[in-house]
Amino acid sequence: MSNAGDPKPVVDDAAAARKKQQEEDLQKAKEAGWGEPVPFHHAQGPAADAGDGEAHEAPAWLSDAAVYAWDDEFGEIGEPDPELEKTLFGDPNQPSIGHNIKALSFDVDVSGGTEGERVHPILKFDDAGLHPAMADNVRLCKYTTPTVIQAYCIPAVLTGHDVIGIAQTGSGKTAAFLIPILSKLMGKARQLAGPRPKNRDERVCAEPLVLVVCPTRELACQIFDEARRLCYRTMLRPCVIYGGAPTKNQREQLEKGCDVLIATPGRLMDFMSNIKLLNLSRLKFTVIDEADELLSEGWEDVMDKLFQGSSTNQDGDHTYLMFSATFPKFARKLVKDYMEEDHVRISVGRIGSTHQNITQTIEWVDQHMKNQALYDLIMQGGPQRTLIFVNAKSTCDIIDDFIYNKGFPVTSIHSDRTQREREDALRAFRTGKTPIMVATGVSARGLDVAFIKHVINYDLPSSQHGGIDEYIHRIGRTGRIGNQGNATSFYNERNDDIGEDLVKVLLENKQKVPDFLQDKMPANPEKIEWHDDTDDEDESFDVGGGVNSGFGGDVGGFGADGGFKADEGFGGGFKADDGFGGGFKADDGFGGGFTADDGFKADADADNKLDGW
Ligand SMILES: Nc1ncnc2c1ncn2[C@@H]1O[C@H](COP(=O)(O)OP(=O)(O)OP(=O)(O)O)[C@@H](O)[C@H]1O
Repeated sequence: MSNAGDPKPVVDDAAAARKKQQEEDLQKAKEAGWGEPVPFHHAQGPAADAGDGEAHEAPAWLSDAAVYAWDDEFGEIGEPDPELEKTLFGDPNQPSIGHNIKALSFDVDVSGGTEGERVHPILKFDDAGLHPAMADNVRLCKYTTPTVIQAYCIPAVLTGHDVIGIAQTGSGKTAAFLIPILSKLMGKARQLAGPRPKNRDERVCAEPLVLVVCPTRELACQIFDEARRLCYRTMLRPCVIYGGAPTKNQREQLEKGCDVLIATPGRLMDFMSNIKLLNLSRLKFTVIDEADELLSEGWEDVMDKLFQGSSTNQDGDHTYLMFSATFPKFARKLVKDYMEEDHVRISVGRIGSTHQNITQTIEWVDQHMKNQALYDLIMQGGPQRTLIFVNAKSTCDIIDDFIYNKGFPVTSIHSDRTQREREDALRAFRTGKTPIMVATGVSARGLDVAFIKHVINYDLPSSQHGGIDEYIHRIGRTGRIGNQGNATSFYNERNDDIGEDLVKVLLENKQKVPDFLQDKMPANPEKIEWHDDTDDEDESFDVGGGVNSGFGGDVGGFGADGGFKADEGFGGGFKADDGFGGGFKADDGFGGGFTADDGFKADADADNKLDGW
């Protein structure tokens, strides 16, 4: 009997052709120097395939990462712990400063503060008057020279001011607030801190002295990581709480005592509702990182609670600090409601600006040609840590699949993934096991991964979803802390809404404006006028009697008008940013099958609906 008309062989043929194509693609990717695609087996349990070559038998939640521990016999500073020291400071995946740190040396605008006082920027960490233990930790972190925001922020915090710090992505804002805060508390920890458990079974209520709030879980873990290093031997115990991960682990950490708490807002609100678990009455410092995001719509209740809540410390000595790379006008207005009248605002460069360490390329790519263009770009770039941004979770899954099937080692992250999957994906990306990661825009905020050489905007952010500020945060994942990076964005008629702002950013950073964007050129390219969302000031921000007085004068060694020119101090002795290592392990096919959705932020986790992603 004939098989004519039976569709089966056609299917088989198609499957065989697909398989052949995949094998060819895999071969091509290999020849281009990429390692093998890496499948994930989340079903095997927590971090079973985390990418660091180590077995993870116990749940490896980032909140359980080791922190310095001591017993009561120690004095003000703990004894060295060589094992922990190696873990904290010897991580080869920790970002290191690049040669071109000078590109972050913009003019600095310092305003506000107390009349007659001025902020004296520091040229060296040794000049900052840091507590010796803190100075040691800064050295162990290999921070040889303060970045510009650190040069101003450290003395401003040490002299007791509320601070708003605005500086480009990857310019060291986290250390700019952690170093002075922790240094100020050093030596006072015993006197100020809450009770500690007297034995292994005792549990205490966490009464932190410092609270750092940030919008995403991954950012919280990252800040916690930096706090773990800077708290080493200080007798200050850091903890992190964030949505998605089991509350049990985080609760147990808090019950061991907590001096520095890093939190996402949803989980913080949850824990704050249990006064036996968390009490903020001892708080001396509240830091809001990515402040413009947290001041945006949807977070008002949390902010009100943090700044006016009955359980937070109302002492006169409570310091508030806010940081971001972008600070639109609406956020600047809101700040007025929260901060002390004499707060100091330090902005490095134009608010919302980027820097020339990132080479920006805008390519016209028709919607239906994006996959091909992406493939070509990845092949051209060769093996390097590459972060691809898309605008929807569904696209994130599809592009992950596409790249995987083209034979590249890729992972992806978005808010429909479980926290376990998110932590695994990020770890695999960080360690270089999967040097390509696809992400929705929300991961733009704050992510600090070493050696990201290329950011690709497969989709450009629309003006309704963050627009040019979102673009700045996204491309800021590369070219961090003096390293060079590339950012390529696919542009077509759908992106016309951010075309003009894009051109201004390109001009400002001396980047090539492509022909298809020439009609978006500002009237006077030499003197770009920004919309109110970027740098123009308004009277509502200029509070207090000290506006522009006392600060910004000729500050020793920094040149007139407060501009931090930084001709010396930076440079020599830093490890150069080096390329991606390669060498990936092979395994079998990709699991796939993720649910899709779209939208940018604020997934409704049962336990933490405010924690973005
Ligand atoms: N003085 C310094 N010298 C060398 N490296 C530093 C210094 N200060 C901070 N770093 C490192 O630079 C990296 C970027 O810092 P950080 O994440 O705080 O930047 P950021 O300004 O907050 O960026 P973003 O706006 O993107 O969140 C971190 O890995 C940090 O450890």
